[in-house]
Amino acid sequence: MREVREAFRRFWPLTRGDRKWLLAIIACVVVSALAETASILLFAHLTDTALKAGSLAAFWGPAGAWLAVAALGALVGYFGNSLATWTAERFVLRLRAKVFRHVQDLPPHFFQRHRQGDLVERLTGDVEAIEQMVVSGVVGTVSAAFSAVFYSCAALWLRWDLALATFVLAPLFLLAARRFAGRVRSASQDERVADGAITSVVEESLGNVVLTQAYNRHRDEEQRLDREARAWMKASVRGARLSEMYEQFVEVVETICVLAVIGLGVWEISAGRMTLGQLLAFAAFIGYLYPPVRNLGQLGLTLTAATAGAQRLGEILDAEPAVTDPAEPVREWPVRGWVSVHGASFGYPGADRASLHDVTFTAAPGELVLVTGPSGAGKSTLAKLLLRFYDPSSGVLCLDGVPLTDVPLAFLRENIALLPQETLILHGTVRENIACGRPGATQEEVERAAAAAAAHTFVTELPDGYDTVIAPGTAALSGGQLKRIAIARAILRAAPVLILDEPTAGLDAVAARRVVQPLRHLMSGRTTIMITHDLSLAPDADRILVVDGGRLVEAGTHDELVGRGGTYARLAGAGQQEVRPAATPAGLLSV
Ligand SMILES: Nc1ncnc2c1ncn2[C@@H]1O[C@H](COP(=O)(O)OP(=O)(O)OP(=O)(O)O)[C@@H](O)[C@H]1O
Repeated sequence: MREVREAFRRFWPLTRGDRKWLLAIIACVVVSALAETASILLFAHLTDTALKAGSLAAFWGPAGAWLAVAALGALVGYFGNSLATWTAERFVLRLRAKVFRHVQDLPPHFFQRHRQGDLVERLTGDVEAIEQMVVSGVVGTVSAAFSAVFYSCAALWLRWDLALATFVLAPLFLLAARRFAGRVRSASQDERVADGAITSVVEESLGNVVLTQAYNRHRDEEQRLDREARAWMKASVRGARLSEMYEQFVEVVETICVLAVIGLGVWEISAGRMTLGQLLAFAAFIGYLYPPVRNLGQLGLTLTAATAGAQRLGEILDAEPAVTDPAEPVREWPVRGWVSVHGASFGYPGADRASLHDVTFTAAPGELVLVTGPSGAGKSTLAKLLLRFYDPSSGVLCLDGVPLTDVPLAFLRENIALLPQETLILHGTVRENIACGRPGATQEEVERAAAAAAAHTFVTELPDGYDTVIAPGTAALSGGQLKRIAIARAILRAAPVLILDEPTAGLDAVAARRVVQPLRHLMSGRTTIMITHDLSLAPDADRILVVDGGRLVEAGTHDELVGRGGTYARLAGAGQQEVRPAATPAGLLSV
């Protein structure tokens, strides 16, 4: 019960704006229940007047009234049910948007620690489960409660003594629901978790299909899916068995009640205290009364099952963004591109050791600063701090001397452009993929950026030119071509500061050579921080920072560092020996 209260406290506010519709739905429900009650009373009247007496003249009056009541009930029922669906779907829309908005602000480690498929499941299945509880649940409960009250009143009005005798059995339904609730909750929790796991396995396997085929991993992947599917099947069968058991139990209780009513009725008729019409109406009321009472019990089960989804969504909503907009942001200014880092240290949330220790450096407007070092040294972490995906645990990072924590986040990311290691492609046209660098860019600006990124020629050769639709993992363009589209996007963004994370990673020598010129174009006139293992651009760099074990171990120009004979000289030497002379662009692939 505590979980249900907690879930309501969290999700009920989302019905704001639609509460008047909820009231309208409830009004419809009340009218429908009243119409139903009136129909039964008219049926009793019809039995005792027309049926028993065999009089057609007595038939028309009650029959007309019954038809009118039924038509009114149908109209109101149609309106109420349509409105209920519309309101429920609006709730789903709002809840999903809220969770999605929240997810978009969560830090990178959140996504590394949650499987994507599971997150997808939470945003789809779990969102719907909560709707079942908050909107449909409330409407269902109110509707069942009103129906139960009306039918009880009608039954009491007809024969209060008989009615009381049959009410005694009603709590049996609620007792049964209580007994089943705990087990249903645990089954539906298992089912939701298994649902998420299946989506994750399918998504991961489809994303890794090359690895599956190249390494003959079909059987392993099938087994992985089979394991999760079996867990789901077990949970789902357990859930279905429990609700079936509940259903059947309730059926038996209901039969006992109806038989009790008929038995009592027969006795009353034989003693001349009741008419046949009264008995039939009474039995009908009892027959109509049990489903809402039973529904109330069933709703209890639905609520408990939905709390499993509520908890899973709650976990997402409770995850805090790592950074927030400053409470008192500085005014926006024309950024020149001074980047300075003073004594920055940082450890990922939950990690037992820091990934960066006391890092200090500056980059003047237009400078190229190359950050290199062994794998796992902390280079990408530094990029994450510069883009303010995280704040340092100590120290400060500044843009034009202003601490990043005082700069509005959107303004910061407008002025610091990232070219990430993996080429990120949106599902859309080539034009949209480039133009998303600066929303509202004209076709001419897009083409100019594409030309500067050496992409214009191959784009115009595509079947639909700039209107060609591409998607993540598209085969229509090569890795190098996609990279050039990403470079065009960054050029269009025209941010004064640029962070390049391994810009040539994943490209072969020829493709790498083709992106060097676009890269130089992109970097010219901008403060560039290039994270790379590839030292072929090192001689161009104004400063090279060597990071090792999270510390800045060396800083200087290429010649100075080679002369020093330390970590950098070793890295540069290894690059030259292992691959090829680094002076040519193809050397970009070294190390
Ligand atoms: N989300 C995370 N949670 C905990 N530790 C992390 C997380 N991301 C990275 N790390 C750790 O932080 C350290 C620095 O990682 P980082 O990705 O910055 O290294 P890198 O120098 O960019 O490596 P590479 O050159 O291989 O990309 C590593 O020890 C890594 O294991």
